[in-house]
Amino acid sequence: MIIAVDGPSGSGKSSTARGVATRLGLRYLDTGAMYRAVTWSAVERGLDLDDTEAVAERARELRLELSTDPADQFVVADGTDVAAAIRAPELSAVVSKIATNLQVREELIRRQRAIIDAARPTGGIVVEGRDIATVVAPQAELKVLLTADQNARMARRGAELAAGSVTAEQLRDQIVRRDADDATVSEFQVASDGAVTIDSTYLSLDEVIDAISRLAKEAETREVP
Ligand SMILES: Nc1ncnc2c1ncn2[C@@H]1O[C@H](COP(=O)(O)OP(=O)(O)OP(=O)(O)O)[C@@H](O)[C@H]1O
Ligand SMILES: Nc1ccn([C@H]2C[C@H](O)[C@@H](COP(=O)(O)O)O2)c(=O)n1
Repeated sequence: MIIAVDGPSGSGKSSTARGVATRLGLRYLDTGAMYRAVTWSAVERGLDLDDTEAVAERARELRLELSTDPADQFVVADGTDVAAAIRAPELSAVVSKIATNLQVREELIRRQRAIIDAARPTGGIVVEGRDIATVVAPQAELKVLLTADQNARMARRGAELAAGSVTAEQLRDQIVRRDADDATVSEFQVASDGAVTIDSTYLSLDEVIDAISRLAKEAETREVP
């Protein structure tokens, strides 16, 4: 089974997808971490992030090891553990430049599909991002568009980051400006054909995991005659 979870920034995709994968014994893929790892590498090499060719070349050359075990997540880029570095606010501020580079997308989508194929024999995978249901895995048995209103998403991100480490302006940039930029290359603001929308504004994380797990069981029953 492939479960696709798409949605805007801070809607809870990573926490929910990881929780569902743990609950159902599936693998878990955080595709945003891949865009972040390419960004980290481009910055580390001092590349001009607007130089689309140079950044795309970096994406193609990058050795990226990404765990799909929901209980043991790691991201290793060219031998360096970048799990913490890719979450830094300075990196979040520029990641959309890389995520809107169409050549980078082509390379990462190719890698994401290979990871999904490799997970098939293990029972399946929960994949989260912006374009999973529409581009990466339109064949997914369950497609979820996870939303939450903008204020809730900003409050969640603010609570997650160390108190006082980001200004209100940086928080808005991480959520509102980033979504606007990312939406120029992916459709994650309205549900694609066959996708179920879950608005998590007033739901706890456990309630969202319960809802998606229930939908997955129903989808599985439909698949097996
Ligand atoms: N239903 C929920 N209720 C309250 N808090 C939540 C809920 N779901 C997730 N959170 C919290 O909101 C924050 C953002 O969640 P998460 O990182 O999973 O979002 P995301 O959609 O993956 O964000 P991004 O796309 O920016 O990486 C986390 O601190 C998480 O614990
Ligand atoms: N399938 C995806 C996954 C992520 N992105 C973009 C969106 C963000 O700007 C960046 C990092 O994602 P996050 O870790 O915040 O979920 O990558 C995308 O375009 N497509």
